[in-house]
Amino acid sequence: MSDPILQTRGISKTFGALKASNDISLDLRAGEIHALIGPNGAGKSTLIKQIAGGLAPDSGSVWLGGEDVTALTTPERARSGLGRTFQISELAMEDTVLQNATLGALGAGASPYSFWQRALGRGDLTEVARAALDRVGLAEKAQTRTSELSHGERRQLEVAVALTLKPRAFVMDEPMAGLGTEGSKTMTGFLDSLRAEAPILLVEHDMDAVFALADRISVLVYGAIIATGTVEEIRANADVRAAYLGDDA
Ligand SMILES: Nc1ncnc2c1ncn2[C@@H]1O[C@H](COP(=O)(O)OP(=O)(O)OP(=O)(O)O)[C@@H](O)[C@H]1O
Repeated sequence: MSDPILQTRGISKTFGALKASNDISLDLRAGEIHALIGPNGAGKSTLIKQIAGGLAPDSGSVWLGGEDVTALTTPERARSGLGRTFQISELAMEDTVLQNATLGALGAGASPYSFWQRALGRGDLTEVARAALDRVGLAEKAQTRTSELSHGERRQLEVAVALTLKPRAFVMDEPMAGLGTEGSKTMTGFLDSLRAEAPILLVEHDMDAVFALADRISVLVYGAIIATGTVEEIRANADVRAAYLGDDA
């Protein structure tokens, strides 16, 4: 079995009396989509924030490749190769699609010097941005104002922004949210092809998408992982059915 690309080791986080993350260890391996599911309030977003860098765990660590990134900021983790789909509010709505993708690519520059050098219009940056837009199917919308995109296209743009950093692993928080049937189908097909470039830790409520895409599923209930396994194993797991999926899964 290959070494994990992304890993949490014993992550715990409490908010007052609430244990939002309870000793969570999970890993993401090359080529896979690992879905994280669980009821509302189970602690999925809290875990994702600790992996991406927005929230410090009380204990435990986050590893990217062989590197302990627990002390790194979100931008530092991004530059180390952790791609995260941005919340929609992080897109600049008045800017064009290409400008948003280019701004994302700027984040790849490690030093202030390269930041300014790149900001002054280096062509390769635009090339990286255009390639990412092409990859998600937005090449023809490069000059469109972001506010004019459909909801689904904005989601695609978020993935393009993450792609510009050439991530080693992706963390995605509900990429299907609000997409509707057709949009979900498009995004499902896209994520399916994306896993070969970089594995994806996927938080998603759309169970059709999860069952279609996941190589493995981890189930989070009350801040703890109660099971990890293949789609078949999770569907058949008695604890999971009782706690979450119900009998019609
Ligand atoms: N900053 C915070 N302060 C206090 N409590 C918090 C904070 N962030 C999250 N919580 C609580 O932690 C628990 C887990 O929340 P979280 O948002 O991680 O769950 P979730 O699984 O992502 O839920 P959903 O599926 O509804 O998005 C909830 O009870 C929530 O109210």
